Amino acid sequence: MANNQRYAQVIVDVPTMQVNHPFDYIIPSQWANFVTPGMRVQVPFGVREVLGFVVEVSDESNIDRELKSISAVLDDEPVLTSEMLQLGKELATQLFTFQILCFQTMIPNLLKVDYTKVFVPLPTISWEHQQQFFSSQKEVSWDAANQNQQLATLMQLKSAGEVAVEYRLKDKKKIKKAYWIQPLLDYEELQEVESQLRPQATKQQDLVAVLMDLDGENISAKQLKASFNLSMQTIRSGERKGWLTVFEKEEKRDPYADLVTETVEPKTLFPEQQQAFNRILPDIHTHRHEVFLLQGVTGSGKTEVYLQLIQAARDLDKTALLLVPEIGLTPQMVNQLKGRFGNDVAVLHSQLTAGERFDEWRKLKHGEAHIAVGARSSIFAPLDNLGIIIIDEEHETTYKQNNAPRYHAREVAKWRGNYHQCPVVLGSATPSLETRARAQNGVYERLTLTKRTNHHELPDVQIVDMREEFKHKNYYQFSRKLRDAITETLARHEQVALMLNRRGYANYIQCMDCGHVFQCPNCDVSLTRHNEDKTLKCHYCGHTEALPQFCPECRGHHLQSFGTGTEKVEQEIMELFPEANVVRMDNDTTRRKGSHQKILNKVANHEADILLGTQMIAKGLDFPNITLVGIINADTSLYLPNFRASEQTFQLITQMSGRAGRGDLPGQVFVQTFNPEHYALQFAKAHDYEKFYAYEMRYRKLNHYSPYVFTIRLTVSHFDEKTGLRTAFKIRRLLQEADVPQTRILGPSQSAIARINNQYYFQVLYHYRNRHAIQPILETIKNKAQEWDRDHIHVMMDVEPMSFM
Ligand SMILES: Nc1ncnc2c1ncn2[C@@H]1O[C@H](COP(=O)(O)OP(=O)(O)OP(=O)(O)O)[C@@H](O)[C@H]1O
Ligand SMILES: [Zn+2]
Ligand SMILES: [Zn+2]
Repeated sequence: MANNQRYAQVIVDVPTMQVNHPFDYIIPSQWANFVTPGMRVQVPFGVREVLGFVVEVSDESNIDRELKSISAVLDDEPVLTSEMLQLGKELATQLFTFQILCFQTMIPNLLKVDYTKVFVPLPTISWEHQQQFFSSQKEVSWDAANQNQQLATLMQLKSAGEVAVEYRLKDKKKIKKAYWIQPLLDYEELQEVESQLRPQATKQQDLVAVLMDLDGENISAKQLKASFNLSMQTIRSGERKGWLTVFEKEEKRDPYADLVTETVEPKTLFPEQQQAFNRILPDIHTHRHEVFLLQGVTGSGKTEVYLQLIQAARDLDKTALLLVPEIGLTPQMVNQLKGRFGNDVAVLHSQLTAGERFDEWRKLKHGEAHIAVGARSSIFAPLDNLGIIIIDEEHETTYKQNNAPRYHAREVAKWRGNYHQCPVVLGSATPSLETRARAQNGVYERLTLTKRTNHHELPDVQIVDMREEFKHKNYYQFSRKLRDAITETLARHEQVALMLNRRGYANYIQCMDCGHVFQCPNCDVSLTRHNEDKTLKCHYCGHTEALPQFCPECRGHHLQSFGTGTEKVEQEIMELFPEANVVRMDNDTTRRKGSHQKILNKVANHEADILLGTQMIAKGLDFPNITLVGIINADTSLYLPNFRASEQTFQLITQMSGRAGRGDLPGQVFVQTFNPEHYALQFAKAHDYEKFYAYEMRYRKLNHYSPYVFTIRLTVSHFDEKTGLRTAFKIRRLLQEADVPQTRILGPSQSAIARINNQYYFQVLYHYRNRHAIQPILETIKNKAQEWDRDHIHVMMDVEPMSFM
């Protein structure tokens, strides 16, 4: 008889020993026909049980060692498609990382497993110890042992061979179930029941009446409660009497169930919009993969073009994916999408609960929704048959993930676009230099929208020199010009948006007697003052301490806080414009779900005259009555240790300016700065992206920065400064010895923040032109890094880094 043994190739999750090649496992016969690539399984690995992803299934194994078997199957259907398996493999190579990390990133959090450690008794255990630690339990979790102060003793028993430590994995997946009711009696029978009920049994009478109305249809318990105020208790009593049965049904949480959206009809496109649309449309029809840069000034109606392209894809029964930079932007976009496409849209964003996110994901996976909208990680949305991928505000740095796998959503979008043979649209008023340069070279096709849909000019931008204000002893955050403009705008019953640029900004506390600055004990940064809970916090490691009463160095009491928070600006607004209603939008006021929407609703309904916020208000917001925009501090982001500082500042100012004058009324903008001559500000004032681009490209070329060269940042961290530095030098030597043509090595240098959480950071920058040529040496370093990892020396490799902190 033929051997019908089946094998699975599994990528395993072993944190201390990551590898990119799969391990073979036997598929136990009861699952032989069931296990398919893309499923999660639990497999033994050394002493542990670990999570793994099946990447292949076959009838034979080339391994001659004795194989172990899969111990559990965690899914009833694959969670990763073959597209995602392929993409994960590719990403791991491109980013010098591990497939397992890529796979984990692609799936919703609920599908990530927890590992726990447990103590189990061995047959050799003494009776006393069995009683003392386990009594009748089969095992004791590590955490419980720790809490009960039993850890040390149990570890001794482990050395003595009385207990063993085992690793367990816990699947968090939960499918929400709802109770439903199925009526069992027909109308006549119910009439009969009704006639026999006692008059006091009003709830039961109500229930019977509802059952009669239902005419045999099922209804959810939730609805019985909501519409007829019938409790589960009443329902259960009806069940006992044999009137109905209660059953459980899988329910998908709909986070937008309460969102009332008006239907939004498609608009007739303006000529420029139509031209762009016409250029992209044929690609959807003919399955052609091209990348378009849709470069349209703020308020030029890019969104409408997106919506109509999505419609075109849906008309062909294809799916669509729209990425937006952050949640702050999403409410208006979600409203528009929902307004046009209703429940065909699934929204994936970080403020949803893990359960809601999982359900939105499953709607896409099961074809109950065909349009996905969300932030960075939504690029992995489980959509089949993609007809179009759109990235709005493509220049935003949030599209780059800051921890492994350090992917850029734009690059993933292009990969998927190629896989599905569909167009990819990158939209922005201020494209990243990389994207704009590719359009220059003809790699992307550039489509432009040069006019605002309201046929007005872009708002008038004035630059205000804050040095002059100080000279005139104006110590407010508001220049006299901006103050006057706010007063006039409020008098006309128009609205104001004010942005405080928090990028590169710190507020810290200093002792005025001795100059002592309060610093984090673990990091080389100063602590930030938080007024709400009266604490000082470190934004890097989370260290928190109570707001000090006096200086620890000199015991002085004159502690002064420097820097400005939105709270402080808000107080000034209330002092200067007491009659105005202010709403604040920053990290503190938007922590809760739905809070963005609430704040923006206040602006939309003109319950607020002034919207004050951090850069989260700079993008996408479309409020016709906002006619004045003020940027409180334009330049804090100019001097960050990052060659993209000017680009990011230009983008921020242009985007924020773009919020003004979007309706019928003209807009004006005031940009406050200590560097009025800076070219990023001057070109933003002139609304001249193209000139900025040309100027900035010369600077990049001169200094050998992106997009002229590619960059990989290698960062070494260790608790011992010398060891860290020595390793960074080792990396430098390895790169030098490889001697790849057209490369340049910079560093090692201390990272901009030298110490975070008691780890010292050093970086080496590797500039190159040919990706293929550098692959081998970086693979070598990656493998060395695995060895170093055992000595707690961590090496991070970041391809095209966005941040150099
Ligand atoms: N064809 C059209 N006819 C009428 N109004 C339109 C049309 N297209 C867009 N609009 C309106 O123009 C306004 C600006 O459009 P939208 O917000 O899409 O601009 P945008 O290009 O995304 O700008 P930003 O880059 O600032 O986000 C919106 O209020 C939108 O409803
Ligand atoms: Zn002091
Ligand atoms: Zn810290």
